[in-house]
Amino acid sequence: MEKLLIKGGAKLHGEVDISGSKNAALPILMGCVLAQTPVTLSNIPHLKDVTTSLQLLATLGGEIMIDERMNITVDCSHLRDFTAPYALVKSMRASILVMGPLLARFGQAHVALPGGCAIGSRPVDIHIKGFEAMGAEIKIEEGFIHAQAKRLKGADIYMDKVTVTGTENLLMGAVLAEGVTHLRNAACEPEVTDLAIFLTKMGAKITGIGTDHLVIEGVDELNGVDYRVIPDRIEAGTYLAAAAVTGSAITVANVEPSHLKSVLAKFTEAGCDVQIEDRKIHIDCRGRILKPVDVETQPYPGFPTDMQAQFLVMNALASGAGAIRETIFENRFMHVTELEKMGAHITIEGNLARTSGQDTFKGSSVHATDLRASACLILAALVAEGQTHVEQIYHIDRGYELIEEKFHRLGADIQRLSQ
Ligand SMILES: CC(=O)N[C@H]1[C@@H](OP(=O)(O)OP(=O)(O)OC[C@H]2O[C@@H](n3ccc(=O)[nH]c3=O)[C@H](O)[C@@H]2O)O[C@H](CO)[C@@H](O)[C@@H]1O
Ligand SMILES: C=C(OP(=O)(O)O)C(=O)O
Repeated sequence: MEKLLIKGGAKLHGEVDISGSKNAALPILMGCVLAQTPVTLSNIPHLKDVTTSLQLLATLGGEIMIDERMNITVDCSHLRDFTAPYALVKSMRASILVMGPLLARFGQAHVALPGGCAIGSRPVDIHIKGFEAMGAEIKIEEGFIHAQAKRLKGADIYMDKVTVTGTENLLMGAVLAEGVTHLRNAACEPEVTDLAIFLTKMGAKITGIGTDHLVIEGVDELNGVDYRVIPDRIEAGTYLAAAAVTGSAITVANVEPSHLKSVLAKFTEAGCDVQIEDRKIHIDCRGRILKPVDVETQPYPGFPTDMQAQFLVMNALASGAGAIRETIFENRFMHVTELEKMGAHITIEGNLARTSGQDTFKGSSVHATDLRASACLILAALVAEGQTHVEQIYHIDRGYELIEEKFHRLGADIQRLSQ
């Protein structure tokens, strides 16, 4: 098993290139199942979750080609299998996103039930209810969701909760359905919008893109296109937070600043100087003591839950008391115990994490419990006195491309060790 060894105390400087978005790339890769002809994707990040998605597409009979510039061509013209096995679904919950495309194009999908995972129970009831409303017959047997429909039918669907992958799955079902589908209370995350734009380029008819009411007029077929996925706003936010905690000035490049409005507002409130220049964000936190911020995670355009752990580290170091409320996932404070091992003082009251500020971190041996938890431990390690070993880093490889290389180039003392 690999781990990261980080020696704290270095200031960061320079520019870091942001990779393509994991959460946009995964649904778009699954969306390739909808196309009769090959799709070529660029700006796909090199991540464990992308490898898992490609494995899943290959299991279904998709042909995958990767060129020297890392463009990925996915040819799903001859799929022969409609089952997403547990081995793949368990390592990546986003595998559930193959359900909509398979059901829409081939009239059947058999997807292993994604289990409960570290950050919450994460049910898929809204996905299932939505497909049922579109006429699918769904049975859950021996750990699998078996879905069948001669052809999905347009329906008026109100989703009880704002769900990102739920919206994406139903959207991909609706694009080939007979008639018109309304998806109400839809997620508006930039990754949902990116998927909708991709589907539109393939021939789908979607209006209301970027809003919470998507209207989809089903078409008979979709065809391959070339498509570039959006930059990863959470990766960008994580590097900005690294500059904030280390009191550094860096630039994150190849980003879409408009996707980070709620996050940038909080960096400014924390006392960081943030400047936007086209597709770059400059952050300067040199000589500044962070101010505590109160944060409540919300669906987009609110503050993202995927940035909560990183801001908790910022608040722990800040000049006074701060509070972060997690409203999306019921168990997303697993990093708190690990941060406490490093010297943080955090009080959890239900879904609220209170910090008193002015904590100092000491190097320790800590375990990454989920993807963003790993990111926050790296941030804490960058400012800790001494050495930190971050174990179980397979979580981080699911979502951060070349993390140690990128931090190393920014001046951090970080290396990957094989045990
Ligand atoms: C691959 C991907 O894009 N992952 C992102 C996606 O996860 P994911 O799409 O899994 O998260 P959802 O938006 O679906 O979850 C939001 C809330 O709705 C609940 N829910 C969801 C579906 C359902 O059928 N029933 C139900 O109750 C969930 O348990 C959670 O409490 O959005 C999350 C919230 O922005 C992000 O943290 C994840 O990084
Ligand atoms: C929770 C996350 O991802 P996933 O939904 O793939 O588990 C995340 O990206 O922080």
